[in-house]
Amino acid sequence: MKDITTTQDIQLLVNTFYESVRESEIGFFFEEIAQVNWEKHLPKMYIFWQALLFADVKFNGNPMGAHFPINEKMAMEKHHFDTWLSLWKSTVDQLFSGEIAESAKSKAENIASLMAYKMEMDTKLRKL
Ligand code: HEM
Repeated sequence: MKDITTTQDIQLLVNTFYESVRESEIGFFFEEIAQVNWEKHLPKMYIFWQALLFADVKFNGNPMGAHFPINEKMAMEKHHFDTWLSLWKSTVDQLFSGEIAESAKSKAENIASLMAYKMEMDTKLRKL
């Protein structure tokens, strides 16, 4: 199996991942809570992952900030992030193997864990 080396690889990875996300128990965050426009969201995610894995483009979005409005409508809890991460890891493993594939999993794990913490704090502070 090959490693993640091209922008096409990233597109395949991201498309496959969100196909399973949409069908999973966290799909409603995208479909109902945020009512995501997939034609806009997917290309944004290609750039995000390309910036993280190849460092040859800049991501101009706001990866953490984008999640606070969603968290306000429906708390994003640790178990949601566990589902997100396990889908991400299994999608990577299903399609690729190598150093960059490993990095895709560990970077996602770090961000997911920080994001889960920030969302939990946000929920707690709003309840005060
Ligand atoms: C339970 C876990 C998660 C859920 C339910 C979730 C859901 C969402 C939703 C609904 C959006 C907004 C889409 C839109 O309206 O365009 C979004 C944006 C985004 N998410 Fe997540 N997300 C999760 C975890 C993560 C993680 C772990 C990462 C990074 C590794 C991530 C990266 C991003 C990025 C980069 C954006 C775009 C930010 C921008 O607009 O600048 N998400 N997410």
